[in-house]
Amino acid sequence: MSERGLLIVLSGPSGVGKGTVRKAIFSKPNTKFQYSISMTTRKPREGEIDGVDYFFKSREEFEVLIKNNKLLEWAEYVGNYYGTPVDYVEQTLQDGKDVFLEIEVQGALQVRNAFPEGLFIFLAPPSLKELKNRIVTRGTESDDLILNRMRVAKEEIEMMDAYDYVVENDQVDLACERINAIVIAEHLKRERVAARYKNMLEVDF
Ligand SMILES: Nc1nc2c(ncn2[C@@H]2O[C@H](COP(=O)(O)OP(=O)(O)O)[C@@H](O)[C@H]2O)c(=O)[nH]1
Ligand SMILES: Nc1ncnc2c1ncn2[C@@H]1O[C@H](COP(=O)(O)OP(=O)(O)O)[C@@H](O)[C@H]1O
Repeated sequence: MSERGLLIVLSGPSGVGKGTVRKAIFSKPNTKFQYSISMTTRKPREGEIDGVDYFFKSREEFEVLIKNNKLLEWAEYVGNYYGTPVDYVEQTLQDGKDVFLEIEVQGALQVRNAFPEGLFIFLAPPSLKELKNRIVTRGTESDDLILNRMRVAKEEIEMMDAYDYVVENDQVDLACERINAIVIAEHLKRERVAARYKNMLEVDF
């Protein structure tokens, strides 16, 4: 039987570049992670495809998923529900493949409780000023909402201690390299620990 895969969770404040970094990681042909496509009640944006970018659901459908425990975690974010399908994550980990989640911080904390053995990576901005710049240049928010986002971002940044690693997203390519290096190192560490316990148990006493 193959080893269980690693659950990798990338999270961080709104506007830090989670979506951008995740897309850059998955655009590389040698990426071995399996991306877990989330469920959302947000309306599809132009060019987004159901079952590729998200599984788009009505609020009623999403609430049934919550009730039937079909979500590993879920959160309401800017008026819409977002959640991770538990069956896909469980099955893929059992098949020995690494699963990659890109989710906001409330959801990441829920996953931490359910999967303490997961690998939690916090994507951090080079500075709060640069974070504000990114939210402003993305151009999806009004001035009021930007202030609100910055307030939430400060609270979110305070939670970085709950993560295993903090990766600065100064440049997208560098952030991707750091994340890949962390995953490789984490696999080596876990294999070494597993081997040491196996040896210990095989010795007669
Ligand atoms: N908790 C949780 N957050 C998610 C999930 N999928 C996406 N998100 C987060 O939801 C937020 C909004 O995503 P989206 O509507 O695609 O807009 P974006 O701000 O352009 O990335 C982002 O912070 C995503 O990381 C999920 O399954 N669970
Ligand atoms: N390393 C970076 N340097 C400069 N701009 C970035 C970087 N990473 C992301 N951005 C930009 O910041 C904005 C927010 O990125 P996005 O991926 O939507 O963030 P999130 O998914 O965390 O909300 C986008 O306009 C994106 O192009």
